[in-house]
Amino acid sequence: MHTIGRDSDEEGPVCRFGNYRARDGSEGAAVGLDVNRPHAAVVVGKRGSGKSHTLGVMAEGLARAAGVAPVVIDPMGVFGGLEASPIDGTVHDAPSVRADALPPSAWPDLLGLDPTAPAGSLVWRLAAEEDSLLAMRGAVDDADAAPETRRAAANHLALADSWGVFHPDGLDPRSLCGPAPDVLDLSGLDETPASAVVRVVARGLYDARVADAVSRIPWVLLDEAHAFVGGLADSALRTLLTRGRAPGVGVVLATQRPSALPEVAVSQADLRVVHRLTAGPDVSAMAAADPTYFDESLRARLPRERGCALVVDDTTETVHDVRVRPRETPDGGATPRAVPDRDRSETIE
Ligand SMILES: Nc1ncnc2c1ncn2[C@@H]1O[C@H](COP(=O)(O)OP(=O)(O)OP(=O)(O)O)[C@@H](O)[C@H]1O
Repeated sequence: MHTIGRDSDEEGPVCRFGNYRARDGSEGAAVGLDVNRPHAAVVVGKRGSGKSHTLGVMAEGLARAAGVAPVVIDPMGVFGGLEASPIDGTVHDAPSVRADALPPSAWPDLLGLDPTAPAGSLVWRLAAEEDSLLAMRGAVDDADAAPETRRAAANHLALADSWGVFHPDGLDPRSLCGPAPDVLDLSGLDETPASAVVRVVARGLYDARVADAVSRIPWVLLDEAHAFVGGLADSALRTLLTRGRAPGVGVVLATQRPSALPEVAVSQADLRVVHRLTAGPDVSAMAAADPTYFDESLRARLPRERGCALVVDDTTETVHDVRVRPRETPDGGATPRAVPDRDRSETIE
């Protein structure tokens, strides 16, 4: 099997990924992805091109590799199949995190408050002084602030409580570092509370590696990544992309809108898995990262078929045409169809 992402003389765990695809569509040798070292990867493609499937294949491959800990962040609730044998992952249906895992400075932003205005600065102060949302809510009435400021802060903290994502027994990111995938199902959450969970988990895994508190290399696999950039989770995701490889955290961001990702996501990714893309700005976002070793334009080589991808590997400065393998576990992203699979063209326009 050829392994993408490392030099041919390197060894170590490999994620089984698919097969080479010749220009005439015929299938070639098996292809794997290097997971011996942490990588930063993006998986892009238009709707239905196979991104979630590819993310699931990577989670399965990581589950079978030694020394890594896959953490799948699942905003659409489509990765529940990873619980099935032989992968035996754990799905966290309503994940919560500790309130004090978010830095106090993030609280005004979380609640849509101006940190320099009275209510925002009161919330910031309460977050710095207390260790739970319950304690923050309890302390607000006695706070040294004008009644209307206390009222505004209390209302916003009540809103945060209603999301149900802050709990003193919330997930400790270090507990997500086992060999089988942990799937955080965020499908029941709005964007803001979901972003809070992503931030705490992404940052917590990074900090755990910096502190040498976990031995496995965590890999954060994030679907619908465009929903999490520019918001509360942005700084934690940037940290993983730009600095995660040094302490040892892998990251894979999947999105149908690469043009909505920060430039750093595409430029920092050392593996770019490009499924079918048609929208001009999205093709341009990927083409802008076209490396000099790419002998023809990415536009000309974009795959047309579902489940096929170009894999651009900066480590070895190579580009690969791959058909991603079938999933081992049920594919929850499979869209219901009126026309059965066998009657449906696999080409996506
Ligand atoms: N490599 C593959 N082998 C077999 N089936 C695949 C493959 N890739 C994708 N599929 C199937 O194609 C359909 C669409 O795939 P998927 O849901 O992964 O697309 P997507 O790009 O994530 O779409 P969306 O943007 O809507 O989330 C699913 O039914 C999936 O099972």
